[in-house]
Amino acid sequence: MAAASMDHKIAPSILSADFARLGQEVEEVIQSGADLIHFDVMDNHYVPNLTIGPAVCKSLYAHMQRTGIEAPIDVHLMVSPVDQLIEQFIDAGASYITFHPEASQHIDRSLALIRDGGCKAGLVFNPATPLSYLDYVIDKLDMVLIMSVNPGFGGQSFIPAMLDKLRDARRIIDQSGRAIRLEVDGGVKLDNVVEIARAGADTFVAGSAVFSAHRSDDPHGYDSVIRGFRERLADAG
Ligand SMILES: O=C(CO)[C@H](O)[C@H](O)COP(=O)(O)O
Ligand SMILES: [Fe+2]
Repeated sequence: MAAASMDHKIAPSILSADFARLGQEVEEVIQSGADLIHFDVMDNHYVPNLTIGPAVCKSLYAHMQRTGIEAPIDVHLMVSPVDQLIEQFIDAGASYITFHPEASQHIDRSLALIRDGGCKAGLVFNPATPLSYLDYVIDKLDMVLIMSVNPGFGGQSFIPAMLDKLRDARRIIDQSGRAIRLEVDGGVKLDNVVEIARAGADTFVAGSAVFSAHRSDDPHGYDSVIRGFRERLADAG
């Protein structure tokens, strides 16, 4: 089933960007038509990798303000515990903050912290995490993020069983009657985005698929790949 909204959004994951020129990378992907900046935070504890934190988010947000780049920063927390970092990312300019329910001792409280801080809140589901975590908090969500790889690294392959999980999540969201985005993260490429959209996703994180374009010979790398996503998503309906 296609997403009811048809309002597809593309969220390049800066995990695969060139961190030495992060501001420029973000500028280029947004100018090329991306909608959100997906910001992966890993702590070498909840996941076996270490990336970037609130200080980088704050600098990036300030750079975006200065240079007139308008795009929400979509912070994906792969950290445990979560609450202290939630507060820091609210202060650092995040628009969306999502976290893994297993990483929070008090899921409802963590969601309230995000929303009270003026950000949009989301829960992230690892491939084997049940959607039943949605049962009593769906009215507090702006986003559901389905991981289609195990979290921790970019460049992994999409796990096909996540298509059924996306269909289940789409059904739950539609039944809730709320405007909740259904984001998918991991292994999203030009050649699988149509079936992923048809399974119900409306927000597509793409790291290696987008940022590998700057290492290719194509001088319009980001334009080409983001246009490619848009064309395929238009076909998906
Ligand atoms: O959260 C993540 C990994 O934990 C990343 O957002 C994700 O892997 C994106 O990278 P790619 O599109 O290359 O799979
Ligand atoms: Fe992510």
